[in-house]
Amino acid sequence: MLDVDGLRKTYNGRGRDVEAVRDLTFRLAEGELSCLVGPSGCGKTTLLKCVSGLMRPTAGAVTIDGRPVTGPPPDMAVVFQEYGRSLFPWLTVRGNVELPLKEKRLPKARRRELVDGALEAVGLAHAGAQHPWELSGGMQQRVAIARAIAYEPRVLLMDEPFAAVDAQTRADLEDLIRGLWQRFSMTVLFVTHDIDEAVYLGQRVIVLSASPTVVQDDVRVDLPEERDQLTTRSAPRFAELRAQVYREIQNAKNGSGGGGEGAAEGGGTAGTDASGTGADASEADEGAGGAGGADGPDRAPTPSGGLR
Ligand SMILES: Nc1ncnc2c1ncn2[C@@H]1O[C@H](COP(=O)(O)OP(=O)(O)OP(=O)(O)O)[C@@H](O)[C@H]1O
Repeated sequence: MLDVDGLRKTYNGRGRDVEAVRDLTFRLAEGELSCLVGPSGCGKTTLLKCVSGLMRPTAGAVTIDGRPVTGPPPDMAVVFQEYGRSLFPWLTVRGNVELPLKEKRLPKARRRELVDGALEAVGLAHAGAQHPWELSGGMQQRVAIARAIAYEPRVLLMDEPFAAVDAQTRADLEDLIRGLWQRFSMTVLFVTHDIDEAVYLGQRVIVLSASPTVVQDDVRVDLPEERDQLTTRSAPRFAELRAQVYREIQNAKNGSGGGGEGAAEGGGTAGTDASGTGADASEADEGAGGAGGADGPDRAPTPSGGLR
């Protein structure tokens, strides 16, 4: 469904080139939920910008269902970390969720149906008339998720969507995402700094090397598909998988060679933060849509997280 082939991105700055992504190749099957982790600054956001068609890669290609991505694909939605900057404060919750559907030129009755369905799916059926600033952070991120779901994407990209919410809310949102993924059969690429989150959510964890980036490891998460926060996280296999991912990230930071694509087995020390810095991926950008810098994106997202 999503094919990243030999992707390379070098930023051409003032008198200085930064090779952010050296050579990335991976594939997501239709309906797969994959998490992407890697050391801070390894190029996760750069990769997402290329995958979402917001930025042209220097070399290589991204295809969705066989179609090359040359601009924001119509069947893709993105959820960013900073819900505060991606929701319009002057629109109600309904207005925010409906906006990309208007841009899609859907008839009013269909828009209403999709907005109702999406708000119900994220547990905000009661909050349609409120404004984002009247809601908690977790609720605002639910609105952003509802907006993405209402758009009926085949591919959903999420760039550290839960980094700014508290631990309890984060756990609820993780379960929400797994539920929505199962219900709507989307292909999901979920970027996170949090190793536990990656293992808990994903069917697979793709570990990126330090910049210039390649795939360090590709770990199949062979945990049962029915997951819950208590049972899954206390399973011995969960501990093994998080240790394996942690070790690969340490290898990535130290520059020792990874396994490339293909999962390996293992156990060992565990950790939770891929960055080791608490750094925030979106800080590398200058806006929720990803912007600016020496080599800014070639296209803008819709204000919605739906991309056009
Ligand atoms: N617009 C830009 N111009 C020049 N260099 C850039 C630009 N954007 C990112 N970079 C560089 O590219 C590399 C990868 O950055 P990117 O933001 O993609 O990493 P990241 O993995 O998302 O970071 P983090 O984990 O800290 O959020 C870094 O070295 C960064 O400094």
